[in-house]
Amino acid sequence: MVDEVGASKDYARRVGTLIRDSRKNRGWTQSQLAETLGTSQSAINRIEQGNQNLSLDLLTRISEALDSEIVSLGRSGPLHLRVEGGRQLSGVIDVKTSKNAGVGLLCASMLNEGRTVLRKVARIEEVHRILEVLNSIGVRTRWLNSDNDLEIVPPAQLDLASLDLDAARRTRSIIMFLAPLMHDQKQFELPYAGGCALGTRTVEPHMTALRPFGVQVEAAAGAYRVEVDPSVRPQRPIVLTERGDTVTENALMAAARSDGVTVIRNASPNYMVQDLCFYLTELGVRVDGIGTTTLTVHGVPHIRRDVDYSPSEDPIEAMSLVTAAIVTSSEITVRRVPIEFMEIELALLEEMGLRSERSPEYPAANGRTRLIDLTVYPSTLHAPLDKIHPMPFPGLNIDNLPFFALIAATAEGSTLIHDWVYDNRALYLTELTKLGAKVTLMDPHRIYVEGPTHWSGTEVICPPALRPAVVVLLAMLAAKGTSLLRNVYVIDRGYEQLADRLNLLGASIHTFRDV
Ligand SMILES: CC(=O)N[C@H]1[C@@H](OP(=O)(O)OP(=O)(O)OC[C@H]2O[C@@H](n3ccc(=O)[nH]c3=O)[C@H](O)[C@@H]2O)O[C@H](CO)[C@@H](O)[C@@H]1O
Ligand SMILES: C=C(OP(=O)(O)O)C(=O)O
Repeated sequence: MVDEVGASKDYARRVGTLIRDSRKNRGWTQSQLAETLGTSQSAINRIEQGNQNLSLDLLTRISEALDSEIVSLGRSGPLHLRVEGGRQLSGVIDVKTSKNAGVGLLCASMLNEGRTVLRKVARIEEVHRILEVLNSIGVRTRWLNSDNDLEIVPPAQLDLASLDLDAARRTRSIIMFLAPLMHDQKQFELPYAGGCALGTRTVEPHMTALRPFGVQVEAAAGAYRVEVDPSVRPQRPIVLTERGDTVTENALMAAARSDGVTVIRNASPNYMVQDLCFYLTELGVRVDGIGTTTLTVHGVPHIRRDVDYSPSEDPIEAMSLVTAAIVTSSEITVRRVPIEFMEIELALLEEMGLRSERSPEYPAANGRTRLIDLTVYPSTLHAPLDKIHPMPFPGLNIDNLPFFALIAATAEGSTLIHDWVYDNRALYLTELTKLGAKVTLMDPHRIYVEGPTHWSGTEVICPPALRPAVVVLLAMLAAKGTSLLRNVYVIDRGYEQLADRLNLLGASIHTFRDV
């Protein structure tokens, strides 16, 4: 442990020197760099002296501001977190825009020959990977300011031969390139989708949805080989075989540029799909039935518009922050909660005994999504009477289920959690036993959690799935003593500066890296 602390300090000093040197090379003062980053001169001074823990996100932003190679340090080895747990948190925290709308909209921006500006995009690894892929094929993207507004301008002709395969393979979202690309390419290849290791996630529903648009996909060694017959268009409503989110997005993006009216049935009405529908509306594509399971899309074969869209807040991040409050018995106000997508979660939490208060609703920047501020009070929770299971929206969100394992571990009594969706995700939740929870795996899809838990700090390697990894981190906040969470790329895939933001509420989380 002492070695790790020493190594972390040494690392911070070395990075600080690199930052100072590249700032001077640019001829900037500390104040100029501070202004670009929206921080203070004294913070830059501390960073350059090696007296400040740097999050990967801040390091990336400094690298971008200085246009220097410091960012390559971000790839030099896995990043870890050291958590001093057992502290109560307090204060106010804002929910950021969602990962899933962010990546979906980045893919959708390829439908538009004009310039798209997306406001307040979450600066997370998943978004960075998609940006790398977009840049590699010639799409120009630019962060406009420290508010994370992002400009996207596609080229006249995409250069698919240069597609960044490494970046593409690290995301699941690459599957959403299928529909935008099919409009202008008769033949192309995409690598197999990656993302969280959640067991088999079939892509067959995507093929079924796109076949009526003349898309044929053949799985070849490590890649999907796609052929498009542009003369084919749907003769009847597209019926999705699964109410999946990204499959609905692919069907929408296929219909958006297909001449005529397309009806999509068994569509997911989930938050990222709604954001996509609102964006398509801005592009001049009329979509009827937004928020329902039947979408009627009035396609526009060529789109060339300069548009500005603000994706809405992330219900999964909202749930994560509410869970942070619950597990640490803290009073926290979580602002900008997209209530339509958290209603069932909150109803269940109330049933379990959670005390909370809601502000009146107000609109998100997109003018459509309804937000509230939610204050969570320390509460004594008890297990729910029935099992907890997710459903496609409107149901308890599949990505919010893992947080209920942690909440159940703080509650009195036993809770059965049934994750019918993913083959591996329930298994990863048994990692909580390392911190003192009583979690029993009944079968690959069901766990029994017995609470309350006397948490104790320890060392855990991040499970290779975003939400279970965050659940372990949040348990570490509750556990007295020092915990180490290793290899947190998977968390940075979906959360922007999570550790720094929790620290602002009083948590003690430090980032370090093996050097
Ligand atoms: C980028 C993005 O937006 N990712 C989200 C999206 O992934 P994505 O849309 O890729 O999710 P999948 O299509 O893989 O669906 C998730 C799993 O649910 C199963 N399934 C889904 C719907 C259904 O009606 N029946 C069924 O069995 C699928 O077979 C799969 O195993 O949706 C998932 C489920 O909400 C979320 O976890 C992901 O965060
Ligand atoms: C499963 C998730 O994401 P992805 O679809 O990006 O793997 C998630 O967000 O929890």
